[in-house]
Amino acid sequence: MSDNDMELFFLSLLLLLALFLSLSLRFSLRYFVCKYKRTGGAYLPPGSLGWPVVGESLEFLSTGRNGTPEKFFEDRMKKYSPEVFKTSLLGEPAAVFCGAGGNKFLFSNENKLVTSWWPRSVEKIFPTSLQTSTKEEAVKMRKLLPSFLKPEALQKYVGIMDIVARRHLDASWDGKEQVTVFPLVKRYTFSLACRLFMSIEDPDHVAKFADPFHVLAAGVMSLPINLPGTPFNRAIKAAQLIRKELLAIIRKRKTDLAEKTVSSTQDILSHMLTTTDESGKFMNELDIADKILGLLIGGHDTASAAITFIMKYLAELPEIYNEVLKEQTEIAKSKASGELLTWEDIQKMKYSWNVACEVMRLAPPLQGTFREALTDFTFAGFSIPKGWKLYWTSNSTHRNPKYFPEPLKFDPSRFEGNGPAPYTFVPFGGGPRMCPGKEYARLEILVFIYHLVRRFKWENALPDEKIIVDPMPQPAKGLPVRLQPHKP
Ligand code: HEM
Repeated sequence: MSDNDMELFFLSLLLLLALFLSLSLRFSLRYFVCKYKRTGGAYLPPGSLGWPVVGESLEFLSTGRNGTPEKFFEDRMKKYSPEVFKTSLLGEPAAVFCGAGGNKFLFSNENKLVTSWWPRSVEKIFPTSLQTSTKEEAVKMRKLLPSFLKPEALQKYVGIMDIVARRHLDASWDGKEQVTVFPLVKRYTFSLACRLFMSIEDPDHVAKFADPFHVLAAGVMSLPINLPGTPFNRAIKAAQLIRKELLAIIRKRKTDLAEKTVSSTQDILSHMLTTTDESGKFMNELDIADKILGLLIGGHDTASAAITFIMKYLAELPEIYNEVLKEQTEIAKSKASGELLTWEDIQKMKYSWNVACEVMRLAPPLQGTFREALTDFTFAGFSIPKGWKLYWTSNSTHRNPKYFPEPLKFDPSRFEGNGPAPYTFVPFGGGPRMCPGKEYARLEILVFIYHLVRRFKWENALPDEKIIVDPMPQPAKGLPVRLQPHKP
């Protein structure tokens, strides 16, 4: 090694040491403040902030990757407090609100004591979109969404969903002995979203979008390390690619609208382009591209995770499968051959929806989301400082025997009558920020089940397949199943 090399080596070492010390000092100061700060005579919630910089993110992510995301929360609820504990996740000190009381508190104090917050990884990937982090943005988005996603608007989409589901099953499932469920179902929900959000039907065009979406989904909740090859870095690049493609579609649609070759109500894209806010301003193209991007992400990965786990449980529980089949066969019998499903048919699918809910209780597609404290306040006797990140999670209630006796037992009857106690079953969140796509998701799931169970029974090809939650739950090998078509 030459002298110059040696000098460079020691200089780099010194720099690294300085960087480590400054990060540790910063973290230690924050740790000290977080541990001992008191507001209004109350102590901060009990808990641990974990390691410098990474906090407890690695435990949080690894319990998910081992398929047991609830363990991270259950362990800490037992050790510290069943109501709230502090931790440090994805680079931020955070308080995790637990139980029905914690959910109720966060959901009913939106824009009073708390507001929505997304990790830096999400903010970087979606500069203005789905997270709708400011009050104004949220209002803007929410004004547009209901007109597209409200039950009256959705009624006219049931027939389209039916056609898309049939075509998908004809093309990718019929005649196959074995299929891998998760990627196929993603294709169904994604094609449906492309059709209903942007009227895109051409399979090649849909496929052009699909690949970067998988990369994007994989990096959304990763550590925000923007270095070549990291999931975060790949997700940023994928989002840029999709945004470029969306901008091209938006510009083409603007021309079509101006030439009156398409209707202003045919899908959400036309709706966004022709709707103004209270001050009469149209949304700009980039904003629309990011909004559509957010909808496509929110609208297809979650529902495909739900359908995949419905198929997993139905394969394992033949008596539940038989009940679902019975309900769907009754509905089919009341219709002429080939007649499309209607809104009224969907309302009859009560048992099937209870099954879907029980699946989402045990395998919630989204584990929870963050809020930020707008001001100092106390919860359950503990002090929460302004600016702290707050996390609610379905993992603190969905498998809690206090709310769901024998929590591991698959029992769709939990959803009969009034169903679970308020704020205990929260796969779609709650309060003003509750998922606006809940009804859309219910339709796309039920339409798919209707066609699926009437065509096939199936068995899991890998009965002990590992489950990974990263950030959505998914079977490690995508759930290969052997199809057994019903006899005609
Ligand atoms: C089974 C399927 C789905 C599940 C489990 C689900 C779950 C959730 C959850 C937990 C949230 C966060 C709520 C909160 O922070 O309190 C959310 C937000 C959101 N979801 Fe869904 N979702 C699903 C399907 C959909 C669909 C189909 C769409 C679009 C058509 C959609 C669009 C959105 C949007 C735009 C937001 C952000 C709302 C905001 O920031 O105010 N979701 N979803």
